Amino acid sequence: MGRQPVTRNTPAACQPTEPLEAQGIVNYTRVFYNLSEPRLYEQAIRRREGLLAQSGPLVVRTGAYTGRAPNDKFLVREPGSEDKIWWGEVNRPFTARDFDRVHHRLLAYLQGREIYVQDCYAGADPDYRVPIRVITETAWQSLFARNMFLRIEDSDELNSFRPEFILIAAPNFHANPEVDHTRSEAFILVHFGKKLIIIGGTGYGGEIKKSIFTVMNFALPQKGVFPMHCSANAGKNGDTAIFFGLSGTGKTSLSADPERILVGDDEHGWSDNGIFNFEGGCYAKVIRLSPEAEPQIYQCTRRFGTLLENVAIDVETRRIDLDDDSLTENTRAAYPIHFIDNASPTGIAGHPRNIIMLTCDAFGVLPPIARLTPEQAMYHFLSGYTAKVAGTEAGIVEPQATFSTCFGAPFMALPPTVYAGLLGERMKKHRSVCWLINTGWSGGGYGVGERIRIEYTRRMVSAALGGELESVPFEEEPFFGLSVPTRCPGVPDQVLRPADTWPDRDAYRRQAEDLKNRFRNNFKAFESQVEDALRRVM
Ligand SMILES: Nc1ncnc2c1ncn2[C@@H]1O[C@H](COP(=O)(O)OP(=O)(O)O)[C@@H](O)[C@H]1O
Ligand SMILES: C=C(OP(=O)(O)O)C(=O)O
Ligand SMILES: [Mn+2]
Repeated sequence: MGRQPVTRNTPAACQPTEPLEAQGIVNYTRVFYNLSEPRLYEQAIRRREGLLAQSGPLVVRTGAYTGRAPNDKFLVREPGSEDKIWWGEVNRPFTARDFDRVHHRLLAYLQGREIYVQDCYAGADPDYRVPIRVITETAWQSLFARNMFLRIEDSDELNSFRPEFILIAAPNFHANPEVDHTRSEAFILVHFGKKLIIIGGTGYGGEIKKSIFTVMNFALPQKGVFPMHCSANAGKNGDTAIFFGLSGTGKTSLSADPERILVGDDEHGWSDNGIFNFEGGCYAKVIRLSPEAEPQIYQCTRRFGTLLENVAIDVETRRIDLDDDSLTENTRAAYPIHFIDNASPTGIAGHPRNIIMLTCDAFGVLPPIARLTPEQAMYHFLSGYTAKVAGTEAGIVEPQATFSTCFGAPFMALPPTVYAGLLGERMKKHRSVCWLINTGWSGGGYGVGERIRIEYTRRMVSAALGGELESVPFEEEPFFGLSVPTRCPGVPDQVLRPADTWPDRDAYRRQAEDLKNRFRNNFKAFESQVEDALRRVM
């Protein structure tokens, strides 16, 4: 007789210690608790949620929404949090009554269904971590949560797990704006008092991770921790660098560096102990990913365990095509951070020696690297500038300036000055050096010039972090008062001075003045709240 297949049950990991009924989830057909990747694959394939690609990833479609829907996100106005929240255009209120209605309709919808649960943590520092339970209608979103948050491998720890924040996501449950008072069929509703997030009508994985980020941004400043929309890595001798930046500016790409230890690609906290990742995974853009320019991320797209969102796949050969943008430009890979071979096993690192602020300036104006004074750093942090390009449609050449305070307004639950205050204080205390790095266009801007080559940006980052720029003369650029190195090893001198890359210098000057005015207009909102030194920056 041949060898018997060995099957082992780990019953401890199959039933949540805290029953789902505690979350009002009742009459379900089955609950799948903390399933491993192979079992989630089996479930997703059985339920026809996705396809197994030739090289191992699971490929899914997120539905009508392939990116975040910031206008469909609301915070519940309730006594426990309302006087702390930064209400306005970003954080729009939802009544507690309306929340309860949508919540109950969602719980009713989930009856008779299979439910997937992942119990995990947000926050790598045990002093500040938040136990979260992610309850999903689909197996693939359970894989998303398992890949993105901090896993619990230890069965005793799982057995004693008590969730603090609950997130329920049901992409196929659509709101009805007339009854539910949502803006559309999609909704992301955050209730700080109930410690509950409900998401429906959209399957985009980014909503799950960014709403947990919102929770951290609300809770941590109240514990003296600075939550940041940034990636982070550390040198071999422990020097830490953080990279702030809005979507598409290069946080994920530039933090993956074979010479440095990856701490995290998107969300961190800065406490008195140093920095820590909020997550346990990465969520990389993979459109037209180049194996030469981004080898570490590229290899993650060919691996068992990786979840690919909206990537094109040939149903016959099961080959994926990273160049295909027919579903969206925003194709994504979600994978656990240990898929990057030099990732930190703890997600914890020291106080940042360098702070990099990334911007993707499509106007072709800002220098590719500049050293910032502490006041300039605060100014750029409060401004949160980047430019969006109008997608890939032919004929659209006009980029759009975006100012998103703290480099992440959609996720900042408290007033921006709270975060800016924490940055200023920590930057001063730890004497961090700040840099502005433009990963956008040169040579005349979007539609005329080309995007700064990623190998140049990497070289500039490593020159800044490695101290190579300390011996180089700097000159002041006339429009924004930025201090720009005149040389950077491995980068042509001309690249460092954007004006020199433009075919027409007058056109550069006009564009620079225009951008400067946009900065000034945007900063008016902060002028009454900041010190004189900041008001004089520009
Ligand atoms: N010079 C550059 N620096 C950084 N990224 C670049 C550069 N040129 C092109 N890119 C591309 O821009 C995108 C940056 O996205 P990503 O790193 O995911 O940003 P974020 O994590 O900040 O949202 C990637 O697709 C990357 O390949
Ligand atoms: C997940 C997101 O973050 P980023 O693009 O910064 O990686 C997002 O904006 O949807
Ligand atoms: Mn990213």
